[in-house]
Amino acid sequence: MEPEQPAIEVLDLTKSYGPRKAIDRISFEVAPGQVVGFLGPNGAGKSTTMRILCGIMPATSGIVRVCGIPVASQSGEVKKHIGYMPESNPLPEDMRVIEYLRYRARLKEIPARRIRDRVEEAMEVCELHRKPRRRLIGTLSKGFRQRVGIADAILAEPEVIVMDEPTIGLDPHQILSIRNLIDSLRGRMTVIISSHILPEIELCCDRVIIINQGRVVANGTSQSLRERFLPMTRYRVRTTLRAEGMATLLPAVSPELALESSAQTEGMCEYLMEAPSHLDLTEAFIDALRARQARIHEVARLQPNLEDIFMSATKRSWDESLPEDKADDTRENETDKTPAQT
Ligand SMILES: Nc1ncnc2c1ncn2[C@@H]1O[C@H](COP(=O)(O)OP(=O)(O)OP(=O)(O)O)[C@@H](O)[C@H]1O
Repeated sequence: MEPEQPAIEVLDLTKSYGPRKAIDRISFEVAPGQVVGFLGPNGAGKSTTMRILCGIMPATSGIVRVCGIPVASQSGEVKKHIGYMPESNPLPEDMRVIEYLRYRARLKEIPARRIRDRVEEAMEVCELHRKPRRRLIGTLSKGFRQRVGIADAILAEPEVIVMDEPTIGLDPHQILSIRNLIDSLRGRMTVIISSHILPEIELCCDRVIIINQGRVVANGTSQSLRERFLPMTRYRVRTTLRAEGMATLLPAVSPELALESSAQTEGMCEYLMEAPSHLDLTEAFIDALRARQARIHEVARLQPNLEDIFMSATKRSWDESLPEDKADDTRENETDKTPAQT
């Protein structure tokens, strides 16, 4: 692969199931070594896109290349460059972890002399190399089964790993350890992960792609999406300064600041404010409050998180709406919200 070549290229990809378009002319690229979150509400088309990427399902139209190899004409070759962890990953209950991974290594045509080392390495990365190695898969917790799925995906050292909901159904400890595992792949492999657990995606992904109703509605870093979708910054200030004093202080901090709400409790006032930019006004607040000899209990800049961005990006595409034949089942209950446009 040439250095500048994207690890994944998707151009005008469309997939129809009968008359319904599950994905509709989506395009995006992923650079080598990036960890990208692939987000969208239920039925948005994430699994469909991932299956096409991995050569498991044909597209209706459009181009997909993995490491420069066209998936449509060379799906067998693409499978050598990609490790896929499907959303529901059926594992044989009655095989031991090590047996299963060796079996998978043979299926992946890893040369016989390398199988032992590759299985050991994959188990080590996924922390299966101690006790779990000899355990029957049927006796493992869900978190460890997910690890077996990830170990399988990285076994043949593919350039690209595709994980469909790797943390679904896991408890917070298991989620953290899967996040650390994904972190350890950064830079070594290109990783694309779909998830509904947005704080996790924000913590472990370099970039996010959000799809809704089969279309890409956002693509960028959390910061760039924040600026695009939520170009406001909110502040929470807790101080002894009363409302009248705050009304005259705000224009001094920034003429664009708007007071959203205020509450008073036992000598303490709490204010929520919004400014239409990402400028950091924290210092200006502190200076202005000090100049008025007010006691400061808190000046917090409240950055929107990925969940806020997701809600805004997917709401926007609801509002823009799609022709009725592209609407998802869930739209049927939403008809009073937005009329469909053509
Ligand atoms: N085999 C299929 N036959 C018909 N329609 C399908 C098929 N697979 C998926 N769909 C439909 O395509 C759309 C996209 O489904 P897909 O599973 O790709 O979404 P998703 O974003 O992965 O959803 P989830 O988060 O719920 O897993 C949905 O409307 C779904 O009902």
